Amino acid sequence: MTDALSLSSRSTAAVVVAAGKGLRTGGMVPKQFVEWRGKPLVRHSVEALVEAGIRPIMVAIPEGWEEVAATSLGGLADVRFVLGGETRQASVRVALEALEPDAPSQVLIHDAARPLLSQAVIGGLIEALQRGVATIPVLPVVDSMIRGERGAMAGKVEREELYRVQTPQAFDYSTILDAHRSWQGEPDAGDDAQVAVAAGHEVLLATGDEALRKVTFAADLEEQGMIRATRTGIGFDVHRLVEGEELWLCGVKVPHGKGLSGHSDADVAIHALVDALLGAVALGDIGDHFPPSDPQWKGASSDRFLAHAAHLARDAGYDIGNVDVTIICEAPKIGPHKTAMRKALARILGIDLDAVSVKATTTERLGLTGRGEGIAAQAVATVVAR
Ligand SMILES: Nc1ccn([C@@H]2O[C@H](COP(=O)(O)OP(=O)(O)OP(=O)(O)O)[C@@H](O)[C@H]2O)c(=O)n1
Ligand SMILES: C[C@](O)(CO)[C@H](O)COP(=O)(O)O
Repeated sequence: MTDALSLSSRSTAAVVVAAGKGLRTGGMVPKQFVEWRGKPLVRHSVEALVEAGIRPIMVAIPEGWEEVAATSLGGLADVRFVLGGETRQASVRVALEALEPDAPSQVLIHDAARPLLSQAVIGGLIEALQRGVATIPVLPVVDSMIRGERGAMAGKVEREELYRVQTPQAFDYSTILDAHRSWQGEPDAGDDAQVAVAAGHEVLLATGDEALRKVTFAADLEEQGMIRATRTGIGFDVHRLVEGEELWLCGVKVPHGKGLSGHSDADVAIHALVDALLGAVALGDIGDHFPPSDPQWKGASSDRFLAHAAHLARDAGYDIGNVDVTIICEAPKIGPHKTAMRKALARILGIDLDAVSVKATTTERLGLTGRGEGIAAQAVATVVAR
């Protein structure tokens, strides 16, 4: 639940308008039900609203798509459906009316076509709504603005007072319901802020989010059309080479006269990679999750540490993009084992082989690795927001 919502004593519901035809994206299926990043487009923002603790969520859907909508949003808490209208505004109106029997104090009205809804945006709106009856997320205009007439520039427009408007738009529930009921303008106002302003209400501006852009055209649905946030982490580790131990590197047992000593199996390369992954999602380091003081990790296979770090990264909302490991030692020769190492890491991480790189270098017989006292490894991991 967002902090702002848990601090507010007011009940908050949501309307998600998903009753459009998606004509500009083309295709047989309206864009809100198209599979995008592993789930139907509409599910992304509805899940974010559920996560924020918003209940109920009234979703306006097009006639004939009831089963698809139910499947698309299956298993989510207190999601309800209503048939939308001919225009976006009509769809909002029916959904607001459908909420009336258990009228909430406030309501967020959101386009299903804006999938990447963050908890920060929801929290900012709820917080701003404590100061008024209506608030909308906006972004500044960064290009210069002009007016055009018959294909030619007709005059400049001062961009300082212009904003790009997004959804969700947040309102006192009875205020926006009354405003819709008394609307006398065009059948489609554009958005609900216009309806509120026409009814004489002040609409406060909150901070929007570039990621919250609306999927409008076919190209917007293509993965390359969306910028996915990436994060990178770096890891480094050293273990001592000793007699009488097995040598494990990148999850592969390497024949060698000596092995690495440590509390676990001392797979120095995996340890560096675990730190890189945890670093990418800012979740501490290997010692925080698998303390050497804890007897359960004595002799443990480092596969488990890496699988757990991958799980934590995915839980934090990231896919693993690629990893790159460098093993630093004079001996043994790593080249003959590189493919097996890459395969082992790809299997543990659950990613493609071509996203895994293993390299090796020496330190020209200098330092602890050059003298064969130990093996060092460094790693970089990139994660990509889902
Ligand atoms: N009669 C309508 C029209 C639109 N919407 C919803 O309003 C949001 C914003 O509309 P838009 O991006 O214009 O969607 P479509 O109307 O589906 O697109 P198009 O104009 O290309 O057909 C979308 O989530 C859409 O599903 C709706 O619920 N009911
Ligand atoms: C509501 C909206 O997303 C705010 O920017 C926008 O007005 C919807 O416009 P559309 O014409 O329905 O695409």
